[in-house]
Amino acid sequence: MSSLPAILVLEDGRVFRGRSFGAAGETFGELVFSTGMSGYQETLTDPSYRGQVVLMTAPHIGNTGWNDEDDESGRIWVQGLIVRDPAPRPSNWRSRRSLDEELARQDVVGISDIDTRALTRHVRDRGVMRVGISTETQDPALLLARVLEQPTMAGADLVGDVTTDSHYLVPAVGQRRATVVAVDLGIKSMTPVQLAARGLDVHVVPAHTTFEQIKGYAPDGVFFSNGPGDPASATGPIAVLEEVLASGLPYFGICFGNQLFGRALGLDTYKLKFGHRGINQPVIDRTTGKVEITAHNHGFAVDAPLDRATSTRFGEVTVSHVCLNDDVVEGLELHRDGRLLGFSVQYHPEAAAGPHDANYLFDRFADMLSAGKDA
Ligand SMILES: NC(=O)CC[C@H](N)C(=O)O
Repeated sequence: MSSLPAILVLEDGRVFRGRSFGAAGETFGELVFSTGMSGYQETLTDPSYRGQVVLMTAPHIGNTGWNDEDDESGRIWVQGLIVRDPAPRPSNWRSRRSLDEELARQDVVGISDIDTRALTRHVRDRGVMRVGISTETQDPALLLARVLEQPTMAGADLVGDVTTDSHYLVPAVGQRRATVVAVDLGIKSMTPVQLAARGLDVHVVPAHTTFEQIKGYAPDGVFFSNGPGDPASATGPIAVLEEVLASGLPYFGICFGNQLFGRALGLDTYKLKFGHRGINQPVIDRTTGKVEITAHNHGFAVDAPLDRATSTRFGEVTVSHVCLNDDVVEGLELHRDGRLLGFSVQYHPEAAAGPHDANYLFDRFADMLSAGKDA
C-alpha cells in the first residue's frame, strides 16, 4: 500500500492530513458521507455519485476486496474516497484484488488515515461542501484555492456524463407480462434486472430520448431511474416526463426519478443539509403504516405538504412515504380519476448492499402495467 502523504482541504478551510490510498494525484468534488457498514463496491460504482467524494463512516473499509459481480455499473463513478483504516489484506472467496488496487487501476484518488468521525461531524454541523484531496501539494492554501474554483452540486447537470449511449433491451424473464421503457439517468445494473424478473421487457434508453421515441417501443409504462446532480437542472427529462403523465401511461421512478416526478408535477426540490446515504434508513409507508428499512443515496428532496393532497394539472399528488429520521418526503403517488397513475420513491428498492423491504414496489409496478393491458 502506498505511503505517500496526502492532504484533504474543505471549502471552509478545514484541513485533514492522511495517506494516499488508491491512485496518487489530485481530485475535487462535493464531500458526502455514507453510513453503510457494507457495500463500498456498490457505492463506488453507483452513477448517482458522479461529482462527489465519498467518505465511508465505517472505520474499516476494503475487508472483502473487489469482486467481479457486485458493480452497479461499468466503472467507479465517485471523484474520490475517504477512509479511516483500509484493510491491508482482503479476505473473501469472491475477491479478485484489493480495493486499493482497484482504485489505482481506475485512477481514483483516495485518502486514508483520516479521522472520519471528526470529518463527518463537521459536515453534519456545517452541511455538505466542496473538498480537494491531493498528493501533489502539501500546501493547504494552494489546494483550497483550487477547491474554490470547482462547480457546486447545486445547479449541476450531470446526467449526460452517465447515461447509456444507445438503447438496449433487458428481456422479460419467463412469460412476458408487459413492456416498459426505462429512461437511464444513471441507472444501476440491478434495476432493469429487477423489472425483467417480473415479466417485463425493459427497453433502457438514453436520457435525451424524446417522448415520440419512447412511444416507438409501444410501452405499457415508463420508468425513470436514479441519477447524479441537481434535479432542477434536468429540464429535458422533466419535459418528457410531463408528456408521459399527460398521455396517461403508468409511471414509476426511483430517487432522481422521484425528484423529477415531483418537478414534473409542479412541486419544488431543494438541497438537504447533508443528505441521506446509508442502508438502514427507516421509512414509513403512510398507506399501510408499515416501516421499511431502506437504502438511501440522495442530497436533494421533494418539497411537498405531508398533511394533504396537492392538486396538479395531472391529478392529485400525495406523499406516500416519509423518512422517520427527519420527515423528508420519500415517496409520491399520483391519482387521476380515482386511479393510480404513477408513483415513485426517493430511496432504493433495488438496494445492494441493503435490505430488501421495499422490493414489493417492483411487483406493484409490474401488476399496474399488466392490469393496464387487461383493461
Ligand atoms: N441516487 C439518486 O438518484 C440521487 C438523486 C440526486 N442526484 C440527489 O442527490 O438527491
